[in-house]
Amino acid sequence: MKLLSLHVQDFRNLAAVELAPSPRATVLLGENGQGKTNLLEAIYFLTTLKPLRAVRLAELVRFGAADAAVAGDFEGPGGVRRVAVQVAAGGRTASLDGKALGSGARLDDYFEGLASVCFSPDDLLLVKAGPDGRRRFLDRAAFNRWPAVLGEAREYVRALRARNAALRSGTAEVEASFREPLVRAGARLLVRRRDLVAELAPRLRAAFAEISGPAAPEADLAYRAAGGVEVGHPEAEVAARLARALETRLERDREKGFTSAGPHMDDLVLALGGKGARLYGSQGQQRALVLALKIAEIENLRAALGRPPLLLLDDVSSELDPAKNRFLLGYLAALPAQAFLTTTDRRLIEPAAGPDTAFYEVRSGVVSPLVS
Ligand SMILES: Nc1ncnc2c1ncn2[C@@H]1O[C@H](COP(=O)(O)OP(=O)(O)OP(=O)(O)O)[C@@H](O)[C@H]1O
Repeated sequence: MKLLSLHVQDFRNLAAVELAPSPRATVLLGENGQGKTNLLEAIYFLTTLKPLRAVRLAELVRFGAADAAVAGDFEGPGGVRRVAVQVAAGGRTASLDGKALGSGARLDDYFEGLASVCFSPDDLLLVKAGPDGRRRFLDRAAFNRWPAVLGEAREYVRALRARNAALRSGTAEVEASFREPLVRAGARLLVRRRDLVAELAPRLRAAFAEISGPAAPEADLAYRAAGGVEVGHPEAEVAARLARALETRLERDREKGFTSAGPHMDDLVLALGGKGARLYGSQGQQRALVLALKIAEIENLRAALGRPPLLLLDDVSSELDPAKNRFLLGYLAALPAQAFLTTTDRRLIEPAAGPDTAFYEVRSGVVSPLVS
């Protein structure tokens, strides 16, 4: 799936952008605060229907504007499709070839062949920071792999909110009635994450060894479920185990008004030489692990989709040491992927540029082609 053209209107500080990306690398150059990340965010939003940074969708609408819109023409095996998304006061509306999407089935059509992986400096804290970021990584990666996860994860959050409210103010009966949907949606999400971790782990090991050399310790990835829920079983059994964990914790959860077991409490453990990288890895090793994790996700999608996902790299080169940056750019140059890279310093990403690299300048929300 190649993005042939991009149209952005009133998205963040981008009033009106028309862009014809390169089939390979498109570089967005500009000073700080000009709108480079906003443009990546527009593409990310278009391809995932999830905001990259915003907490509320309203943040995406340009100050003073009523709504924001992003549209793209994607070329795939079945021809060219136009996907579009609009944000207004009422929320988000996605459309495919001019028809608004309502039902889940149409949403599957929307995501058919679309997948994008974003890599930003914030990701470099993935190992070091709290479990929230790792769960977020897992869910976004699982959604890239299986678009149905978008709805499944939402269902889980809805069920969790309902049960937490019941724990705080409901009777035992009300709580019990909310537990079953929570267990069903929770087990589904656990199995998705477990399967994804199983796919990513060998790829992470290989990528880390390539980045760090043969003398480096072996990298590993494991899913750690809260409440001792064992996830290495068929989904129905995982559900039974989650239900038991909730039962055991019921009194405590009622006191706290909060569900203390389930995917929202779990973690992704990254290890080096059998030891937790969060506690024992050096900063350089932790960053190499994150880079390896991103490459693992890209390679996994490439194998699953038959082609690499769309890549969005937000000023990563300035945050990586020269050796890791060389590795990343070498990897990108060899990958037949469509990529967007932002930078304040053209020299940093020059090694990834080829004859078909397109350069654009971003200044005060205006995006213009640069003739190199
Ligand atoms: N809803 C909005 N409406 C208008 N402007 C916005 C909105 N949200 C953010 N901005 C503006 O966008 C600008 C930041 O853009 P962006 O994050 O894309 O910068 P950047 O070019 O990537 O810079 P850096 O190199 O520092 O990361 C800020 O000036 C901010 O005020």
